[in-house]
Amino acid sequence: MTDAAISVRGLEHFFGEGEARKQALFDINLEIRRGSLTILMGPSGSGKTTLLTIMGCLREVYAGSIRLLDQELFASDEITRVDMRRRLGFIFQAHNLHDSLTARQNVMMGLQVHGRGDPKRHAQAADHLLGLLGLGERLDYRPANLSGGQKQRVAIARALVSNPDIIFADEPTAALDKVSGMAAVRLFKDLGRTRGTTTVMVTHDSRILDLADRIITLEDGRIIEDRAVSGA
Ligand SMILES: Nc1ncnc2c1ncn2[C@@H]1O[C@H](COP(=O)(O)OP(=O)(O)OP(=O)(O)O)[C@@H](O)[C@H]1O
Repeated sequence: MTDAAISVRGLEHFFGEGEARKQALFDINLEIRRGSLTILMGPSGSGKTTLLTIMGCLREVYAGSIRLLDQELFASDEITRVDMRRRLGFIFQAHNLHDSLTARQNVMMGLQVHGRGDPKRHAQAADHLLGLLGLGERLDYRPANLSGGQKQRVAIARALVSNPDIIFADEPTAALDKVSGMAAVRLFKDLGRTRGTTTVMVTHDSRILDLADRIITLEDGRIIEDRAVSGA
């Protein structure tokens, strides 16, 4: 195994066809170390979400190479991508919680899609993570009775409960107050240190930049800055 969780070489991406064809990413090259926390920044339309979703196996790689956990995604088949997605955790703003399920049950869904297991242990894992995210008192609440920030924290717990190798997050802290936002990012960092979990997140949240190991800035589909953060 290499030290890179993600290795991107010469990645390009296009949307649309014919005259409407528009290039969204130009010659992206990146190596992201296992266990690190990387932030993607840049103005609206710069390509952050496109890059995140391609790296997360949610879009096809048309040109260039992406190796995720030592597996090439270019020209990969759907089975490989489905297997790979099981090793990833996704946190997006539209959190898609199930309205009829409690916070605990929603988090347990993050385990049940990965196959069978002991429901009691699933519940314990869900409760543990929800507790770490400050929702220990809300385990049996349904989404309708949770605030936007609380729902976001349930979505974070759901992404983490399966112990993913890589977490892809799009603005995970946008709906959170400062204390819960910092707690969530600290949790990503702790997982990096203790389990080697790699986190890549898109954010505009200046409160958490200091916690990153690395900040990559995109503009017009290109990386214009890539810097290590000292003292992270
Ligand atoms: N499904 C799509 N079809 C056509 N064009 C798209 C599609 N998704 C993104 N684009 C275009 O690709 C470019 C990059 O978009 P992307 O959403 O990756 O930017 P972003 O940096 O994440 O922006 P934001 O911060 O607003 O979410 C933009 O010009 C956008 O209009």
